[in-house]
Amino acid sequence: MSTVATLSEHGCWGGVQSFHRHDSAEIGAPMQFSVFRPARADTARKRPTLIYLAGLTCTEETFPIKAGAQRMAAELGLTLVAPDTSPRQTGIEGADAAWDFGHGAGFYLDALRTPWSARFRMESYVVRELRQLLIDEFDADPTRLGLFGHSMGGHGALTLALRHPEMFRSVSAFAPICAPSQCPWGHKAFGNYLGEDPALWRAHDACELIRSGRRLPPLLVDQGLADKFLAEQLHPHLLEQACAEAGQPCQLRRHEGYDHGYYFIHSFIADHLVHHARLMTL
Ligand SMILES: N[C@@H](CCC(=O)N[C@@H](CS)C(=O)NCC(=O)O)C(=O)O
Repeated sequence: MSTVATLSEHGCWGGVQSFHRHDSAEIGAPMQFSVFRPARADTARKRPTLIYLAGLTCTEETFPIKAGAQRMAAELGLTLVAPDTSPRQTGIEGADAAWDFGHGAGFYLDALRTPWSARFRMESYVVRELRQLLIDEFDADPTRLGLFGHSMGGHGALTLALRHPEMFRSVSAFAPICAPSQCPWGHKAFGNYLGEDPALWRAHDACELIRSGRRLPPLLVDQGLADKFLAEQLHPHLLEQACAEAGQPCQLRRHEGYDHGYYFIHSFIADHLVHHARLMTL
């Protein structure tokens, strides 16, 4: 029996945008996620499905409300899924103390340090539980799953695809945190969730994973040049360098006049959906 509750459903570009809650075994608490399913004539085939990982302070609502992705997804026949960015209402002391750590800032890893390790297990949640749930209950095709994300979620998309290469056919990112071991957001999150062992940090750092020989499908990354987090937090030049040295195909596009927010994502979302659709149909 399905344990997934539907919180709401909305007609959208001929398909349905819906919001869901389920009791997550990995997290040990309820989690929420959103799904856009395009209309389609062929109901027999499994659907190509694209998981979007959002950034700091976001929820499962941010992407469907702000990115404007549904129209193109409907045209391409892509299902879109957006999980929340962390467990919520964990009761862990300090989890609400900052906007860049704790609730809304799960960093898509499994925490190793107490008290975070009991609930903050976003890597296992996304790659095991949510993925399987999408296959079992939302007709996702396990051979056509893609992953993309923004900022902290861009870091999540890159690192989860690098760490679980067999699971994802296509990957892209908007303004990702490219080298979390070398920026303040990453130092804070990794120090608290993982501890101080540099080897553990390297295992969740996209640049380090590429340098160690891990590979991705041909990568698309967009970065706004008016992004207030660019210089201190994001370091796309380090990703570019790691990819060039490793022979990892990577198209990094820099855009004058675009900041870190969803107007930027809205402006380039169609290119990302086409990128994924192309790789999923190869
Ligand atoms: N609260 C932060 C900003 C947090 C932020 O920019 N979050 C990004 C992801 S890293 C985001 O997508 N926010 C939601 C939005 O822009 O709608 C600040 O005051 O500077």
